[in-house]
Amino acid sequence: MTFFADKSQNPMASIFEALQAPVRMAVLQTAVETGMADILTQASAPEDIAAAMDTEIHPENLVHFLDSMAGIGLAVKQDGRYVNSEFASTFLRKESPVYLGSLVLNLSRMQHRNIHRIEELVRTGPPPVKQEDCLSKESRWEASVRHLASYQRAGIAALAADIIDTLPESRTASTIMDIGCGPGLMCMEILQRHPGMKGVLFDLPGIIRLAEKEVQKEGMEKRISYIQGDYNTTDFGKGYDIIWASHNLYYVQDFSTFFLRLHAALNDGGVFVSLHEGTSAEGTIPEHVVLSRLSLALEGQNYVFRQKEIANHLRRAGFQSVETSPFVLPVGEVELTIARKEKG
Ligand SMILES: C[S@@+](CC[C@H](N)C(=O)[O-])C[C@H]1O[C@@H](n2cnc3c(N)ncnc32)[C@H](O)[C@@H]1O
Repeated sequence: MTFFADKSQNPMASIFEALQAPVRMAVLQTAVETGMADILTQASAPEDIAAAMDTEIHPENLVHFLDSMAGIGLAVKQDGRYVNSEFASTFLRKESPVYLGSLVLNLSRMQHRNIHRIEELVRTGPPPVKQEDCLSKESRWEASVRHLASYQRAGIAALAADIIDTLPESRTASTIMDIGCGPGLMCMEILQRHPGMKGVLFDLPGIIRLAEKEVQKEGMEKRISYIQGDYNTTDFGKGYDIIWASHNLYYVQDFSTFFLRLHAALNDGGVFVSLHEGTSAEGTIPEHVVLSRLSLALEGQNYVFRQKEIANHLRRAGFQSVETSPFVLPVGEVELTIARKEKG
């Protein structure tokens, strides 16, 4: 059910929710920017919080802000003192292994940078895009991917491993490649659950350098090797039982060649698994995709897959069976595509 068409609630409720959403985001963003979760590790009075912020503070406005944090569950207020909520303690303290603050700032920059000038861009068309904001550039990914490690560690890697666990092939598979792996935690979680498997991480060179550090942290150097380069031009190698690709195939230049190469890289009976959004209703559903991509789309960076688009490419590339199904991630519903290569 789309937001303003939800008949299960009073129609005006959606208007008020929409009005509050940017405020909630601004409070979250300010909490991250001020490092408030690192201050609220113990119950503190506003004067102590002001002192810890180490900048000029207006005492009453600080309380308004702290109350709003408590109001949306980022802090708990009792007897005039504030302390982190469980959520803030887990995800917003910088030393947490699942710190998501920098991911929030990074995604907000991508998803919100044009929303205050929709009308202007509807009139003028896409504005020039700064080099550092260009999604096809390696430097952009280097800036983003360092935040993805916590995101993967916070539960997405486990969901990826859950998907792999459902494949009968995972019980006998000995090699998996994670293409466009980012920091590589998904592949590592899969390997943790399958002691007999080895992994290959494939990504752009700058990203592989980051992934190598994550692999060292997990002590998985012996089970992981790397291929670095642009997947449009760099050899995939071969002999894989499973190839995993999640949220990264947007920059493929020629899908028919790409999926033929992927098919050739798999062993007979091998499986390719893709997790990407699949829009329907002429590109208007799901809502989370339309909203999160609007800002990028308005500046000409409209990278999005239609429902069954990847499946259709895979069938043309010769995969024997190709299935799609919805899969729910924290961001919303995406499309899981599982394609099998004929057994020899
Ligand atoms: C949104 S991240 C997804 C990371 C990970 N698969 C996940 O789902 O969390 C996209 C990844 O695709 C990689 N990528 C983008 N263009 C690429 C290319 N031409 N060749 C190889 N990897 C690429 C980026 O470096 C980045 O790590």
